[in-house]
Amino acid sequence: MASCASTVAVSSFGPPQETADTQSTISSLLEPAISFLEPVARAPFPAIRRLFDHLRTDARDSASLNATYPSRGLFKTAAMTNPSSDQKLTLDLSPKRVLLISADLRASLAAHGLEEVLSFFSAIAAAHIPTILSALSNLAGIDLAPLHKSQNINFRLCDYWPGTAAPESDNGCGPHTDYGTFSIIFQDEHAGLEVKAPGSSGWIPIPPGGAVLLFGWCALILSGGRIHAVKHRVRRLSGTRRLSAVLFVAPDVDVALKPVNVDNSARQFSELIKSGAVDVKWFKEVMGKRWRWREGNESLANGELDEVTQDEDIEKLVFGLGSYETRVKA
Ligand SMILES: O=C(O)CCC(=O)C(=O)O
Ligand SMILES: [Fe+2]
Repeated sequence: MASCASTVAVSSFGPPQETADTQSTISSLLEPAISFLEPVARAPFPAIRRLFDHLRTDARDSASLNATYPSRGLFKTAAMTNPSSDQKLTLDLSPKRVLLISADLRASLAAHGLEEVLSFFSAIAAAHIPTILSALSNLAGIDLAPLHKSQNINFRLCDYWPGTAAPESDNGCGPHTDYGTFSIIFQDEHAGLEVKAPGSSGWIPIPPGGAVLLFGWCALILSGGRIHAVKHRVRRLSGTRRLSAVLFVAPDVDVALKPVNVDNSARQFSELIKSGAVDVKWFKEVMGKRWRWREGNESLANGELDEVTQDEDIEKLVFGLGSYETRVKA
């Protein structure tokens, strides 16, 4: 399956009118929103497994790790007690948060795979972020590099641990579109990741293994809709443990989220977006509320409907209420 990984080059992404690729069913269905990547390093799944096993069973180290970032914690285990949230454990290791970990704790976690994981992510970030940004810049006709100067990135590990509060649930990760510019998802040998091709309604399973590159809301907005953002989810197979590692790349927090080149815009945006009043920091906060709810880490305020999905909320914000209403009625 991993052979798929090399069939589509980064440079083949782009709006439909600019691509003529018909190589495989999956890649032609998904273009231009997703592609497979030949990464410079393989994800260290044995180290990832050891790290999760350690944190799940060592209350002292997991508490100390979470104490480094008390507002949200780094190791999130809501799924152990919440049967309706995403049934996965996550470990969010953004470079900024890693710097907060004490030397003692870091040494303790090093014995359980932490350093291997961090070196992997650093190698992937150094090798792939500049090239992907430059390919995307060419496609969108804008220069994305100056909007990504501060390394606003996150290294996330996911453990679809079978022993969560709802062991039979297939809801590993609910449908959503990532907020940032792009995400690279590394999967172990277990299937589960599914994506929606732009304009089609069914879910398409992604073969396990390899690395998948997909784009988020910020890429869509900055490119004026020329880069598609991809909705995805993870289905869980009862009794099967699946591991994944994700590199999230977003623009700098103070970047105004509006089409950089208005004349080149392929879509209509809400007045709020066009005015440039929304920056990356605010957008992430608004969107984060719902994704933390989906992941079981935050509750919604009274009156906020839990049937409204994360993407519906954001679609209203990005495209405006009118376009949202038209689409749901259709
Ligand atoms: O585990 C995966 O394959 C994807 C996880 C994901 O989409 C996310 O955490 O945003
Ligand atoms: Fe995602």
